[in-house]
Amino acid sequence: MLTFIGLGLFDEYDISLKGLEAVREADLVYAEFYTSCLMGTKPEKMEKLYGKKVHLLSREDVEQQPDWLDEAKDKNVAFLTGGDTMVSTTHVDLRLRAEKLGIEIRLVHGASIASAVSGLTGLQNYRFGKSASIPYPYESRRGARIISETPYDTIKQNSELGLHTLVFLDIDKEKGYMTVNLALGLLLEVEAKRGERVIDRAVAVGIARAGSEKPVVKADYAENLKDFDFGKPLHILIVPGKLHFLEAEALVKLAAGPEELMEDIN
Ligand SMILES: C[S@@+](CC[C@H](N)C(=O)[O-])C[C@H]1O[C@@H](n2cnc3c(N)ncnc32)[C@H](O)[C@@H]1O
Repeated sequence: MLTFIGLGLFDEYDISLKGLEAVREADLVYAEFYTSCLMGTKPEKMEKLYGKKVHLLSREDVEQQPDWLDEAKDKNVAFLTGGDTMVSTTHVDLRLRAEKLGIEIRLVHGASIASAVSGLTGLQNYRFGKSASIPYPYESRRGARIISETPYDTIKQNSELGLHTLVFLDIDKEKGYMTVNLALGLLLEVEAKRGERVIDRAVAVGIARAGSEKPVVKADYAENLKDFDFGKPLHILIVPGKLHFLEAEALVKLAAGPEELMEDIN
């Protein structure tokens, strides 16, 4: 049996009771923290709460050589990830591989950043379009700095349809956790290069440390927001599309957004 367990958003106590029971019953516990991670805890604290050793898996262990899956043929194996295991990950691939090996599967859902953003900002989940992910820039063979333009295009398409965009930020082994500030800087760089004006006129919303006692939620014009101090990671960015009047009010009152948002609606 292989049990996928979502750990929730911030610390070891965000796991559900069902998840905790499942991890305590497991013979082997594996975890990956490259798709998301819980910044308010450490693997040792999780191990203490679970009473189990947690074996950390790399991206390669999960996506290329998941040999450890074989152990689930005759053992009870738990696989842990931050948030929900199946939201903005490719872990359905693991599930399909396991099914092919005849392994019984169980899912224990976890609180996800995808739903937390609606709770924290008041932006309604059914008014979001396709999500985007911003990767760190990389160097071409000739030494040029390359910035992916795909997230910009996604935001532009959503905004033309009046839809909000949820923008996940890169987690890189060497470069660390991308901030809202860097993400906005990269989007504005793409925009300036293309001579377009989707982001610089828009109000954007940044969130830091969702799930903690004091998450930071701030809305402002992108040009201003890119210099706002969000503090420690994890961060996420939202570029709202057309606002419902309740959403505008929520951004002003819950995210200290510019008052003009409400005037624009009225
Ligand atoms: C690729 S997504 C994976 C989402 C995860 N499976 C879930 O359901 O929450 C991870 C990205 O979401 C954002 N994120 C995740 N947890 C967060 C949190 N607690 N606070 C702010 N942003 C978060 C960060 O941008 C992070 O790089």
